[in-house]
Amino acid sequence: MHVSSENEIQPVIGVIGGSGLYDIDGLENKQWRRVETPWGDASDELLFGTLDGVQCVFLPRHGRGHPIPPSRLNYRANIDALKRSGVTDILSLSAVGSLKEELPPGRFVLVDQFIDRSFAREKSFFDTGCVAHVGMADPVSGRLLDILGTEAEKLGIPVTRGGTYIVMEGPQFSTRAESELYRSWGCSVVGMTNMPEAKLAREAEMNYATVAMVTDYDCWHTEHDSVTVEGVVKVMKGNADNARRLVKAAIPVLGQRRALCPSGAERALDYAIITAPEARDPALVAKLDAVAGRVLNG
Ligand SMILES: CSC[C@H]1O[C@H](OP(=O)(O)O)[C@H](O)[C@@H]1O
Ligand SMILES: Nc1ncnc2[nH]cnc12
Repeated sequence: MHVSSENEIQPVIGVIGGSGLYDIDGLENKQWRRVETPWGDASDELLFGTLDGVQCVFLPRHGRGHPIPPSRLNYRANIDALKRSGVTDILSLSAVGSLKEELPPGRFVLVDQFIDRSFAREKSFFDTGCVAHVGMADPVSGRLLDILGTEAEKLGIPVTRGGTYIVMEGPQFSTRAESELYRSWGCSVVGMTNMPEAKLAREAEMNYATVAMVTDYDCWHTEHDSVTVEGVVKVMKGNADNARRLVKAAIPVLGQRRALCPSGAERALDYAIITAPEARDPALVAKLDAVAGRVLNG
């Protein structure tokens, strides 16, 4: 992060492209580069470039060609690689199923909450030898969400501000009973990838926001077919075009020099680490250089 004074930064925008989004439009000086991390391999090389003078880093979440399923994604390596590349703000672009009548396929939902029902994933950078507990009450940056909402509206993209994304393990889609359960909990959309991504972004002190792009009505709707990959792919193409337009419009605004985000995400580790310095494992502390170097070595 380029901190020009105690409280001002020059943002670098990271974009994580989900299903159907394996690159972004309008980048100049493009270069795909592998970024080494202490957590293993990220999903793919990262695409570095500038858009309207703003530094951007793109990562295809499942890798180019989509070889990696949600449960096998190395979420820690992905987030560490973005952090190590200087990213301050992450835009996550994700295909989701709708759990509400009023969120039809084609609609973009700027979710502001998550329920994490994933269970077969590494969920934290911290561990025995360096324990930390970050706050997740507000997992999404309100500033990112506002900018995305405004730009989507300007472009005429159907958009809903706010909503809850429930993260299932997958890779199978939900049973009808599960889909109805999530609806009874008031969830808006269902997907398989945004956790632990959002938790790890918070641990790494990066702002995070998701554009959840509805592709289907999952399997609860009596007048729509149950979700299939074929159905998702059909809707995804139009969604991907809109996502590219939105990213291109939002990045010049997101990239303006600004004060630290009032959400506190950029200082999430200030009071989160509970392990006493003398009880810390030096090997783990070394692995945390990018994620937590600001507080561990600062
Ligand atoms: C191809 S449909 C299921 C797949 O799509 C979503 O992934 P992403 O968030 O990366 O767009 C969903 O979570 C599943 O992984
Ligand atoms: N119905 C659904 N369930 C889980 N992930 C999805 N991604 C797109 N549609 C989905």
